[in-house]
Amino acid sequence: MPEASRLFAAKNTIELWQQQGLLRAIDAQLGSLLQGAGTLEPIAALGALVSYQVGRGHTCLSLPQLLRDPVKTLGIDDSSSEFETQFRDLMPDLAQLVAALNRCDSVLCVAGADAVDALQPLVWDPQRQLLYLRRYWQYEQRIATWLGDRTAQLQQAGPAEPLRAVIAQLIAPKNDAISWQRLACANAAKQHFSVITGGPGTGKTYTVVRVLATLLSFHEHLRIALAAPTGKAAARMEESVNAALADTDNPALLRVKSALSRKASTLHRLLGSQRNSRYFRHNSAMPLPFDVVVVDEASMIDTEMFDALLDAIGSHTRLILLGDKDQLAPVEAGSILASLCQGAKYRHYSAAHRQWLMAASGETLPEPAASVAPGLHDHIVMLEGSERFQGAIADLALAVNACDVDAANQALTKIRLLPAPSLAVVAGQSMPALAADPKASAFWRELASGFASFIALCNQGEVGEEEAINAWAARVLSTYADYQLLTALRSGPWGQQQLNRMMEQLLRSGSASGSGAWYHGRPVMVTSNDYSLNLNNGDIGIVLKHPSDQRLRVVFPAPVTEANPAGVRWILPSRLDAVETVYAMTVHKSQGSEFRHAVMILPDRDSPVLSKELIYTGITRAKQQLSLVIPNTAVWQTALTRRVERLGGLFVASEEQEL
Ligand SMILES: Nc1ncnc2c1ncn2[C@@H]1O[C@H](COP(=O)(O)OP(=O)(O)OP(=O)(O)O)[C@@H](O)[C@H]1O
Repeated sequence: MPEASRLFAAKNTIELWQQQGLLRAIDAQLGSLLQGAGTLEPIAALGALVSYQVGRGHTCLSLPQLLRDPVKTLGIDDSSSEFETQFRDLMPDLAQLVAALNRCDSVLCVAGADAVDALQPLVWDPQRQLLYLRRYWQYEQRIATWLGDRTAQLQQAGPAEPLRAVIAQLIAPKNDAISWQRLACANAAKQHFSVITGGPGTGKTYTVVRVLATLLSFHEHLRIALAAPTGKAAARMEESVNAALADTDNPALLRVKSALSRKASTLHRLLGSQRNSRYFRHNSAMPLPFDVVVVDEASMIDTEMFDALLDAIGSHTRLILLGDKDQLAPVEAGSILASLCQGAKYRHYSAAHRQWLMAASGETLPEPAASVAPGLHDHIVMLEGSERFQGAIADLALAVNACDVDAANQALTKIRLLPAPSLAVVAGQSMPALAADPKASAFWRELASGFASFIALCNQGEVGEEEAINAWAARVLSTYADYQLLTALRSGPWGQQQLNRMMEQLLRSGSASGSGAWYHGRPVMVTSNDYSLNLNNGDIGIVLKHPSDQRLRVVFPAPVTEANPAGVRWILPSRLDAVETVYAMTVHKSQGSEFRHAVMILPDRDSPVLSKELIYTGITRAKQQLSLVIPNTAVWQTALTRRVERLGGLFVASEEQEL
């Protein structure tokens, strides 16, 4: 086909890709809209593909990468080889595409942070050869501008010496090692934007509480907000902060205790979400009324939410992010924490900042191999050395994080591995099949046995006053959190749905009461936000026969107050539209939670979602005990070497950071 007419060929490719199940309806719709507005088919198809990539977590599409290897870039199943042919038939070469993008009315070509108010649906960044949906390009521009402003402010910090005395009272030095906690404390006290990253138990909460104590030594009064991306993560943040301040007689920490007048909230609630709108009540026109905003579990913040958060942080407010950069990226597009922290392990700070940090913390930082310019890396401190995890779980987490298959296999020898039965046995879906096969029966019963104390407590019930009933319900909720099955996938024989079905068949018979979907002892997870009931996606409740009238109600955790010392609330099942049974949950859903004993179950076949981030997140949900079900060791090994890579235009690591 002559090159010029190639641009006009393959009129129905977008529909074809939708029919083939590659594009989602929303991607194809954008492509069709672009085409309807007179956009050339290849550009309209690129629009559909950028939208598709956003659905996969990327904020943009690299054109050279796409043209070099479309199948890999789009993560398409190798078996559908037709796609590559269709793609190559449709797309001209890079130079022609770039020329067409430059001429297209639906595409804004930008060289930098100009034209944030653009109206074109697509944005082309010719320098980095990235194509964006306008919305995501605008988010990234605003985020980069906000962070750039904060980095410029870094130079204006006050003297270090007064801080040094305060920090020395709050965090003990480490024997023969650098106290990264002291450095993180100095860093966050110095500036208006900081990040404290580290694995589970490395002391992020311990440190941030001391950052607040340090700030309160210099400011008589501080308005402080604590928040996290989900309700569960906010509840856990609240618990950890309370634990970090419990039983203290340190006057600086006592000041923090009295300054924390608000409960930790979700980011949505903090920013003021509005019904049927993606915009929040707090924004640059009405910034959050706080001096310090601390956000935990920052690995779950996507690009859109980060933009909304920064927009609501006024120039006098300090923002401190806490999180584990190695955890799974958020469900929506972007991987803010991982991108912010990409050079964090090198601890390369610019010369003046390094000197200041050493003076304020009393610690000695290693000399960098080359001089480093001031930048985002000056805002970030990575903690290390878990204060909670020791032994096998810590060794395994470390090996998985490093994608070190040998070390991970070595650490596995110290972890409890549940023998996985054959697939045929696992796929059996009914109790008769289960009863007929002793091997299957043993496997499922072993998994179900972890719920024994929970079921026993549910069935024990409680007679008496409301206070005693509520205290029992609170014990049921906390006992539930002792044991959790985690799956990598949602469907399939080793997926969450199958496991829930099997657990339900086994455990429901043990507490036979109630009918239909609702029954005594059923753990449920809320699957979408319900503002009228004040329930968030991911909240977990337990269906119980209320001892006062034997009616089924669902008990959820609630803030502990004088009027509600047990911290529970009861909701009628009929008021809950979106819930699912949750003996097992996906690792994605488990982010922000921890369980005394976690059992992670991998599938027997490879899937693109199996990555070292997923495995790391799953195993670090276990507080004390971890069990693993690995039906196929090849799947385990492949997953360990697969990293989640998300393309975005923000904070691309500079060469010198990687030194
Ligand atoms: N410097 C320290 N000295 C004594 N105890 C510490 C120190 N740092 C942390 N700890 C203790 O280690 C435990 C874990 O700390 P913390 O909860 O702050 O970790 P985290 O990084 O916030 O964990 P997670 O990621 O699970 O939220 C806590 O019991 C805390 O009191």
